[in-house]
Amino acid sequence: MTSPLSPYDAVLLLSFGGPEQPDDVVPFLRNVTRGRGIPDERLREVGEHYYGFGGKSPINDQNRALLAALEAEFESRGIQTRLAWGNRNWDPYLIDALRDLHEAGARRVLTLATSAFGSYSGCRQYRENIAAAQQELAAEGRTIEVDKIRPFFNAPGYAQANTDAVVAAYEQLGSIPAPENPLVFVTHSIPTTMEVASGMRTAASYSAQHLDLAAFVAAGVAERLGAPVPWELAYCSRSGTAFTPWTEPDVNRVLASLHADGAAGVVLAPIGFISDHMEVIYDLDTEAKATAEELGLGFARAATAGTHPEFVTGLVDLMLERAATERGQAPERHAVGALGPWRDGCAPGCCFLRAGVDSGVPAACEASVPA
Ligand SMILES: CC1=C(CCC(=O)O)c2cc3nc(cc4[nH]c(cc5[nH]c(cc1n2)c(C)c5CCC(=O)O)c(CCC(=O)O)c4C)C(CCC(=O)O)=C3C
Ligand SMILES: [Fe+2]
Repeated sequence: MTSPLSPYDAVLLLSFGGPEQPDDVVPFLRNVTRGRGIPDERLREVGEHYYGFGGKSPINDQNRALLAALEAEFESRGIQTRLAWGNRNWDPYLIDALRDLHEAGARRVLTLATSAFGSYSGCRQYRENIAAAQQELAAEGRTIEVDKIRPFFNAPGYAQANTDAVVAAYEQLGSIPAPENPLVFVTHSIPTTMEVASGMRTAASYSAQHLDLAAFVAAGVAERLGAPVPWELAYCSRSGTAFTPWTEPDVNRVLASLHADGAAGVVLAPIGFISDHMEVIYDLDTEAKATAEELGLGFARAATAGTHPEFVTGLVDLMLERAATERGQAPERHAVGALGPWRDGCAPGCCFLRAGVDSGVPAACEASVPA
């Protein structure tokens, strides 16, 4: 019997990577900021969030948990495949994961990146990393084909996980949604140039993707709790200089203005993050929580999708959908919200760092399937 994942002979979890111990922090940040000539002194400052948590990012253990959950899901469906893990910025590195897969006989790999949304940082940059690794491996005489599942922000399982989490957070807050108890969705801020570029040759920009998911989740929460849900989208984790515009408003400013408008408590839902990354445990659970406390605002942070059962089964569904498409079948392509399922192969030139400016860096996974 052919595998339901055929033509793929392996699945790769592709992530950002993070330090495991204090000595890893500066070398990790050197990898993240490679080519920008940032002095180690400055990197140690940037690393403060990591040092504050013992020099260890939560992201690697979260990826190990996701791998275990995916493996269990494959097993329960009787799907046999190789499952590997590789990162952009830290061990285990993408190139080593691909080399090991090739060594084990894999020739066509389906990738799941740990970012649900399309943008340069969440999609194209990973595709550039894949192309670079493929090129390096080709120089070793190894040819390996790599595809990437479509951005899954509007996959039903991701929406379900986030809806469940918001409902649970309102229970924790001890209130139902109301103008005094609004819902604040949060995601990673990006430079506005990247935001504009993310909407070129795609159905919607990074922010518009979030708004679409947020509207769907808020409607689901309203139905479950029997009350309309006032909500907005805020951003966290801005970096760069004050002269470079990034998407706004910042979550701390949103908390202050909600308080000024008479809010008593808020639920923060970090829909932009699939697990409790450093941005979540520092920028939200530490900083934003302190802001809320200073304001005297009730505060509950909704869980991230993590290994929520519907999220994990939904990811496997997406893999099977893509495999079927590559076999020439026409599987159902599930998506919630108004935007519809994202295309499989990214349009050439989508999600540049800046709209219309081709950096000339090759990117993989483009238009392998027509729009
Ligand atoms: C949209 C987006 C996601 C996708 C959402 C997601 O996948 O969650 C994401 C993921 C992540 N970003 C992460 C960490 C960092 N991001 C940085 C820098 C930046 N991110 C940006 C955007 C994003 N980033 C941008 C426009 C920059 C500045 C330019 C640059 O440098 O490219 C820097 C450098 C220092 C700084 O500028 O602050 C670090 C250390 C980690 C690991 C966290 C952990 O350890 O748990 C993860 C998963
Ligand atoms: Fe980042």
